[in-house]
Amino acid sequence: MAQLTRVSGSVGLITLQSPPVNALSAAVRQGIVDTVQRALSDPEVKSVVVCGQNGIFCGGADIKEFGTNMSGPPLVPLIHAIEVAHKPVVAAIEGIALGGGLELALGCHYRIAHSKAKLGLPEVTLGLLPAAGGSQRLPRLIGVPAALDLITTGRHITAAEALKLGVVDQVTAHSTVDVAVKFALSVAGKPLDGRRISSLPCPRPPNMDALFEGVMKKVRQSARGAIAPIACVQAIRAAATLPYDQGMERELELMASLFTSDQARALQYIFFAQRAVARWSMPSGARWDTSKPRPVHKAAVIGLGTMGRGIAVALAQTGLSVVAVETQEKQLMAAKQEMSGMLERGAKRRGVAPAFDKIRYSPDIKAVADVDLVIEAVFEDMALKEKVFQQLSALCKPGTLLCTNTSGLDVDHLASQTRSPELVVGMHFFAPAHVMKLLEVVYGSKSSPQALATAMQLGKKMGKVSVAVGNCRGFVGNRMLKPYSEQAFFLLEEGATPELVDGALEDFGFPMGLFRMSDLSGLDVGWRVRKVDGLGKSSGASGQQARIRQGRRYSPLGDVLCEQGRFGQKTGRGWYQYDKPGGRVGRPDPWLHSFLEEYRAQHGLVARRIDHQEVLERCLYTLINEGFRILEDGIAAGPEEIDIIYVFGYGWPRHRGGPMFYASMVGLEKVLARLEFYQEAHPDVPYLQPCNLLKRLVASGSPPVHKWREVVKKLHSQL
Ligand SMILES: C[C@H](O)[C@H](C)C(=O)SCCNC(=O)CCNC(=O)[C@H](O)C(C)(C)COP(=O)([O-])OP(=O)([O-])OC[C@H]1O[C@@H](n2cnc3c(N)ncnc32)[C@H](O)[C@@H]1OP(=O)([O-])[O-]
Repeated sequence: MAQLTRVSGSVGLITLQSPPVNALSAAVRQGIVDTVQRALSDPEVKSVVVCGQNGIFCGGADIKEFGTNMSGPPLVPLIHAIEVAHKPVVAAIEGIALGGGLELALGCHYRIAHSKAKLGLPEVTLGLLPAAGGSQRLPRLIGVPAALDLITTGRHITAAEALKLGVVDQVTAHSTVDVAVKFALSVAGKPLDGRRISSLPCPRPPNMDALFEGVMKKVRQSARGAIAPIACVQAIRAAATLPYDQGMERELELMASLFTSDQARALQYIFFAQRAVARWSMPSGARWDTSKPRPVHKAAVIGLGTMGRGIAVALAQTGLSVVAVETQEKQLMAAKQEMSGMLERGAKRRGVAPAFDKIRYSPDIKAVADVDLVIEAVFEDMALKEKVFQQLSALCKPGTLLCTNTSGLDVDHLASQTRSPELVVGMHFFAPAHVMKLLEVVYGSKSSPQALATAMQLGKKMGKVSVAVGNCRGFVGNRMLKPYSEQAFFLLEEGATPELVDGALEDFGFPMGLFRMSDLSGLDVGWRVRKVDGLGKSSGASGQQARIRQGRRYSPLGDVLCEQGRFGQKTGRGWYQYDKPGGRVGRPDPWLHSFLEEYRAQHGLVARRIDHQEVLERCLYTLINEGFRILEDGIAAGPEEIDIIYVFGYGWPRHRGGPMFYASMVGLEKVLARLEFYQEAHPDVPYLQPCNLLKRLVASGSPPVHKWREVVKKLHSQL
């Protein structure tokens, strides 16, 4: 919908009307066509201003329409009609001008933006490219290098940067519509030739071929298999080398190759999944919109190790007062220094003053008596955490939320150490905590909806993608990682090498394969957890029995390496070899290959050829299978929670939509069949036992992923 009113005598004001972001749905597009025609044919109207209702210009094409039979007037001729108009058209940009919204503004003859507005062409983040002339007009307006940056990254820019780049003509801190109307009055009747961007020549940067080769190489590397960024470069190259009309044909052709692609579907699924997980619910029926969060004005962090430092900085950067507690004096001093640096660098990136004064450092836990929320981030040891929760329960004022940053220990057990278990939740951050977007918010069996609502709201305030999950060993992310890494170890036993396994996972799109990641985070971290679980001691014995623990197949490979002090990058030796301890670049290690051969010989194992497909099927399908168990257990309310956790916290390639979405793309029947195939080959590996929910979904015709949440809900209501 769009409305035309005449203001200031001779200005036609067209207002886009489709809350919440005035997306260019069929109805809005029709409204624009109608109002532009009326404004251009009304002799009283000398110039036109286009703006959006509710202080928002336009969020672009209506993404909800993509999966449907799209109707209504197409965007390209709509924008063309504005550009060729004989009356000046001014875009008054408030709030956001993104995607088709910015393309609409680029069709206008002038653009005036509010100082707080954000602009961009983020289509690439949805697996697409700017297909309403953006890839052809933007390079003509701001040059090829700047257009390449904005379109291949999809980043949002501020009005100030847009002015500097030449995307907008003026920035105002006042009412943008008023300023635009005044401006429209001033340009009425003026010539528009130079204002029609499509008729401008596209500036050809020096060494253009080299520039495009360089950018394409960089984009291919960072894309890790995503196709949209590459198509974006190709579209801009068309702008730089072809006349506008031919460039537009190329843009349309490239868009056609992306629009129905699995990757576009995956990325748009993630867009909506990210919004769906914000609408959380608990098995009790409590929901995001019925649970009122408690106000948090002052917070505290207990333990200033790597995680504690990042969490305290992320809290302070929201403007909250933070008490940072570390009982070890030396550690406290070191933390203070490092955190000041993190605050300084963060402030520089955001163009604000560093929040040094927001953090009060203390060696004494009593300093947290008056805070509203505490996040415990001490060493991952249950006995130590129990003691801290007992102290906090005695110290803190009534109503204080007690949160733990444990990455998998029992939240209910920690809650039982306090006098108010309903005020205890897990807030599982990911390293580095002031950078990583994901936050797993874990509610225990006694956690109140209000406690969960408060933690989720704080997560949003910290700029995190917060996902509410139930309490179980390893929560969602780490619980699913166990079968994934177990299979990787078994594949080494059966003939694979770390390079082969990592190669398959990195070709799939992970930034780092499992063994490279293990070397980065340190083999000793997993070893410590296995020892707590009574596993991590290699008996040195040989044969099958040596590889059975707690009645199931177990690979002591990692334990043996740790017993030899091979902890990864930190010791310069792990699954790969590094130049020196702390080295970052891992190279295949001949020692490890011969160690694997000796190990197989010692255990009577015969190496066989293993290909990438087997690596992916065994590592990813067991992870997915555990995802179905998590849905069955009600730990996650829907597949969206699992997929957002893996995309934002575990490096699952976004253009593959997350493990559960990927399973729906592969086909649940195939996932089930392959799991049954491998389970038959490895009956001593319970993680290969297909989950009943998976079987149930296949038996009911493998409904699409967006239907699973309802299936899970019905399943639990029957329990
Ligand atoms: C031809 C052309 O070349 C191509 C092909 C295109 O143009 S492709 C499209 C390009 N445009 C985009 O990529 C912009 C996508 N949107 C955003 O980045 C953000 O939304 C936002 C604009 C920065 C606001 O963020 P927010 O945090 O303040 O609120 P929100 O919760 O995110 O959003 C509020 C509500 O609006 C919904 N929404 C937002 N943008 C939408 C869009 N473009 N289409 C449909 N719905 C949209 C969103 O799902 C949510 O709904 P619900 O969950 O309440 O039911």
